[in-house]
This record gives sequence, structure tokens and C-alpha cells, in this order.
Amino acid sequence: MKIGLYFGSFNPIHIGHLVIANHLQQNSDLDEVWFVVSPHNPFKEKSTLANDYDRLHLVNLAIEDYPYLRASNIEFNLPQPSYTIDTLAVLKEKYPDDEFSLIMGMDNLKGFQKWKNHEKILDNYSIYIYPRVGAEPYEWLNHPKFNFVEAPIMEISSTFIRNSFKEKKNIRPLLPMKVWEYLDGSSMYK
Ligand SMILES: Nc1ncnc2c1ncn2[C@@H]1O[C@H](COP(=O)(O)OP(=O)(O)OP(=O)(O)O)[C@@H](O)[C@H]1O
Ligand SMILES: O=C(O)c1ccc[n+]([C@@H]2O[C@H](COP(=O)([O-])O)[C@@H](O)[C@H]2O)c1
Repeated sequence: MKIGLYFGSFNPIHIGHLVIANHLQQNSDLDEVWFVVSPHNPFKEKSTLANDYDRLHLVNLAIEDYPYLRASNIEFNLPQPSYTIDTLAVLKEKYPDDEFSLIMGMDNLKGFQKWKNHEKILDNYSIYIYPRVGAEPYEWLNHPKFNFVEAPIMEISSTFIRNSFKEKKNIRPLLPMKVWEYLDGSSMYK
């Protein structure tokens, strides 16, 4: 099976993430897209992160009606911060018959050269790159493993969602319905 891995903090997942995962699966040769929930992105401050299992639960709520989308907690038991190359090695060992690729927004390419063993990632995996506002393709990215794809652009961020909850704003349309219902009745980001 061909599986696209969509790594992220998902703090919380929002419709920008869901639209991309669904669009990529429906418009590529990927059989499934997995949301890999990272306990700790090496580039981010852990203090703003909600509990790992709460974030995973929200992803599961978001994808309930999408049989080809899955959530993975594979990084929960790996050392932190979560380095993608290490997770990929574990996934490859656990699922030897599957073919994994990565899904990344073009904005992520800016810092990609600082990722642990990024050359090794490029040597062994293809990467689907979707457009983000303000992100420019860089010269070095003429790499054969980069596969630039079209996808709807929705400028929403989890930071905006968290701030809006704190300010008691109604952001219902920006969240998958079940995620909104859960968060509305919870103190998670308030
Ligand atoms: N609106 C969006 N559309 C498409 N991709 C997105 C969007 N928001 C984030 N992403 C991408 O999805 C992946 C996971 O996102 P992440 O969990 O960091 O969300 P975020 O909204 O950027 O979070 P935060 O605001 O907390 O930094 C990252 O690769 C990120 O670039
Ligand atoms: O492996 C690395 O060096 C590395 C550096 C920065 C980010 N990542 C991963 O990229 C993913 C996107 O992170 P985020 O927090 O922006 O959603 C997340 O899974 C991080 O662990 C990985």
C-alpha cells in the first residue's frame, strides 16, 4: 500500500489539515494518508502543546468518516523531540510491505535543511509538497524526490484557533464538526 505521512503537532487539528490530507489522497496514487501526531516538534516550544493523547483524540474525531485517513501515535513511545528520520525508520520496520512518502507544506521547506539527516530522508522517500501562502520554492529544491502538487490553500493555523478560543471567539467553521463539538464542551484551549 502507498501511504502519505502527514506529520504535525495538530494542536489542534483544523480544517486546513483535513482538506490537505483528503485532497492529497483523492488526487494522487496514495491509498491512505496518516496523520502522525508528534509529541514534540524539535523546532517548537513544548509548553504551548496540549496533551499528546488529547491531540490524537481530536485527530481521530476529525477523520471518523474518512476510511482512508488514519491517525498514528507511533512517536508517543519514541525519544523526544520527535525527529522524522527516526520515526520513518520505525515505520519501515513495522510495516515492511508498505511504501511511505511524506506530505509537507511548501513553508516547511525553508527549515528542511536543518532537519536531522534531511539528505537521508530525501534519498529514501518521496515528498509531496503542497502550496502555502508566501512560500517560495528554493533553488536547491529541484530534487527529484520533491513532487509539487496543487491543493486548496486555506490560511488557518492552530495558533489562531488556540488564541481565538482564549478570546471566546466563535471559530466553529474552522474546525471539523466533531472537533468543534468536543472543544466547545471542554476546557482544553480556554
Ligand atoms: N492551513 C493549513 N493548510 C495547509 N497546511 C497546514 C495548514 N496549517 C498547518 N499546516 C501544515 O500542517 C502540518 C502540521 O501543522 P501544525 O500542527 O504545525 O499546524 P499549525 O497550524 O501550523 O500549528 P501552529 O500554529 O501551532 O504552529 C505542518 O506541515 C504545517 O505546515
Ligand atoms: O526531524 C526533524 O529534524 C524535524 C524538524 C522539524 C520538524 N519536524 C517534524 O515536522 C512535523 C511538523 O511539525 P509542526 O509542529 O509544524 O506540525 C512534526 O512532526 C515535527 O516533528 C522534524
